[in-house]
Amino acid sequence: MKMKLAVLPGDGIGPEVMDAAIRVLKTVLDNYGHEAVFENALIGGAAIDEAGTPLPEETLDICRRSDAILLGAVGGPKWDHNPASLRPEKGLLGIRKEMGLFANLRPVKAYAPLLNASPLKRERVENVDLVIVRELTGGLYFGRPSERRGPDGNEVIDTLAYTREEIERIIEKAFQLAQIRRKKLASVDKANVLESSRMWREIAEETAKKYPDVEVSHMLVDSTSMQLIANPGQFDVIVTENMFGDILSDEASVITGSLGMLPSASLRSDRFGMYEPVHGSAPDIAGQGKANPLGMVLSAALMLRYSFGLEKEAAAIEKAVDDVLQDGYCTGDLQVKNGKVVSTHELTDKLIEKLNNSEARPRILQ
Ligand SMILES: NC(=O)c1ccc[n+]([C@@H]2O[C@H](COP(=O)([O-])OP(=O)(O)OC[C@H]3O[C@@H](n4cnc5c(N)ncnc54)[C@H](O)[C@@H]3O)[C@@H](O)[C@H]2O)c1
Ligand SMILES: CC(C)[C@H](C(=O)O)[C@@H](O)C(=O)O
Ligand SMILES: [Mg+2]
Repeated sequence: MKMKLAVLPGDGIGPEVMDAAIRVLKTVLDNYGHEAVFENALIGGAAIDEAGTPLPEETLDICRRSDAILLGAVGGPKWDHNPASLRPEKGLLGIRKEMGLFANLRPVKAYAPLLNASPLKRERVENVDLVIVRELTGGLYFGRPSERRGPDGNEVIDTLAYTREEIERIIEKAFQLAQIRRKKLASVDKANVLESSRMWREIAEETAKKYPDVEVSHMLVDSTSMQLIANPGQFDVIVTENMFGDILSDEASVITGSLGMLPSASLRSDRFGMYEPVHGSAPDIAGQGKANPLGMVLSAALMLRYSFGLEKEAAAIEKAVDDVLQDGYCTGDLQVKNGKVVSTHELTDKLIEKLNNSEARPRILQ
């Protein structure tokens, strides 16, 4: 298979984890006889510095003529005091919206070798395998007006707006995912307070009639945040609006032992997608070779699965991650008992070794 990929490393640890993902991807594509053309593009702070805008038109052009996008992370203290239109995050929100990527899948899986790396009790996190389906192009992030106002700028407004269609399509997506998983869906809202959540719940109830085999629960976001820590094993698929999903996914990362472990896929109704880790640019460790590349590497695996239907290749990457963790290798963010802490580059070398060992390689190449 031939693929054209847009590569947007971004800021902070973005380029470090992207380098790891590309090395891993090249190895697996090579092993299975696929060809990829990688085209780099600017986004976030790096784009502000070089092109004067967080999302240059050229970046959008490159993305539009690609089959999928890989994105590292954006942001950092250097740009934190910029005006709203010149913030790195604006580039990320812009590309999600421009490309129509409304469905953000954030899988959260407990890896056996990392069970003791979570601050939660082992028996709570064991066997956790859930997916947060986050609405990505609506809600508070995009509602207008969103501004400071009043004569002295001492009043402020953000708007949480959704249309019926926007809610319907994300809830459909979540039901479809639940149907091919363990058939349990938690629709998370704040229907006791917000009108938007009441419509969300109404649509979730209507859609449920089309999926009688899926067990649906409606949960309030505050108690969900508690349940996610107290009893994460109860969840299969969680669907929720943009900001709730942002917050719940960082919280859920604690189950895995580190925010650096979580991948994500941002999808629409065709096969196009953007693949990025859940974490940010981690300015506190940027440039030190300490970044955990696994969230980014696992995002590349999701790309192979969702945008290209390459299940074996995606599974090969996921197995390499499992195997390397099983051997005790990790980066310093993971508090693994007796863990062998290595650098981003060294951990990537270990992944590549696993992918190239005779067992993992496709039979045809042995
Ligand atoms: N998708 C994105 O591009 C994205 C996501 C979240 C935050 N951000 C941006 O990143 C900047 C920093 O935000 P923050 O500090 O709140 O969140 P962050 O996710 O960058 O970091 C939070 C903590 O987790 C650690 N961490 C995160 N990813 C890691 C990894 N791969 N390996 C090891 N440790 C990791 C960091 O060192 C830090 O201590 C901000 O500008 C924010 O807007 C970007
Ligand atoms: C950087 C920020 C705009 C972004 C978000 O809030 O969506 C991030 O936190 C994420 O989770 O991808
Ligand atoms: Mg976030």
